[in-house]
Amino acid sequence: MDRTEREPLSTDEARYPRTVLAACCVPWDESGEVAEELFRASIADQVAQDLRHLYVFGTAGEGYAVDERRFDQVVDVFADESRRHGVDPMVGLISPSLPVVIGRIERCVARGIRSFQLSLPSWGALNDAELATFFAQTCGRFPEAEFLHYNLARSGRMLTPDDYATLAAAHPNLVAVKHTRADYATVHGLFAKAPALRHFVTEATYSYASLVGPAGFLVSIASVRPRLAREYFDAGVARDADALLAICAELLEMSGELRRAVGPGPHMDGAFDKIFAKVRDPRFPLALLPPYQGASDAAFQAFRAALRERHPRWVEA
Ligand SMILES: N[C@@H](CC=O)C(=O)O
Repeated sequence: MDRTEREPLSTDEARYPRTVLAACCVPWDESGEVAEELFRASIADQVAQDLRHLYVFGTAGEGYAVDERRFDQVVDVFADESRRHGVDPMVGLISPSLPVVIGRIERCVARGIRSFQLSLPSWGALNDAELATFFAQTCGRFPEAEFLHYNLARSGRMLTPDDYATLAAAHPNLVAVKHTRADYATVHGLFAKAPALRHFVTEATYSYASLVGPAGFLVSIASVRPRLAREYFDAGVARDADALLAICAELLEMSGELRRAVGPGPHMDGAFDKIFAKVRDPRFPLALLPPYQGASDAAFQAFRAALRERHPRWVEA
């Protein structure tokens, strides 16, 4: 066998497509209301760039900060614009209150939405019995819907490959997981123990994960140039290690530029993701819902200048 040929990966049994998953940020106007036309334009831009698996209300989309009125308004616009482009909208659910989560799912289901992103209630880390109740009251209660779990430290409990094996067996409509961090041992464990779930990982982990299993790509900083984000994803599907490592190195350098540009202060994902959205559309506001601090315009300018100077292929002419 030629050195560059690779053994095929074991059969892909996942319940959700292998694809690029992308967050939608919500632009707020000066009075804190959704800036509808800009929001629609940013969704349309992502779809035009072939990002067709979109979600709103992860951390970047400030799902933790919205009240019920803004939640419903944003969902209405997001669902309408997504469907105009033939895209199935996924809605994130972040709340310490299970009744709030259930109420949001009910209102979305009434609007014909069937794809959701679940985060664990974060006020106190759930124990095993509470974890089982949470999934029974979401996945179990809404069998007509499908759920991706957002696995993040902010929720107080990071789920393990063994947790996912148990949950996937109990809930056929648990279809995918979004991992914010996973070391190499965990990556292997996920593919071995929970192959029914599609495991999405971000830029730094995707190069390794896609060489050892059918990883999905959760795009973050690479969203500044979706065509190249797609190239990175495709390199993973082809298990082209040289291309993966080269693009990964660029993305890691770009993350360093971003951290230098933003500096201390803003810490919620949306502060960074809104910079990426503004690279795509200079009209995109950087503000987050209070009390959270967005990045400054100077930080955006510094990041864009660094991209233009040191990573010009990542900025569209
Ligand atoms: N920023 C993402 C998570 C990626 O790490 C989100 O929107 O939830």
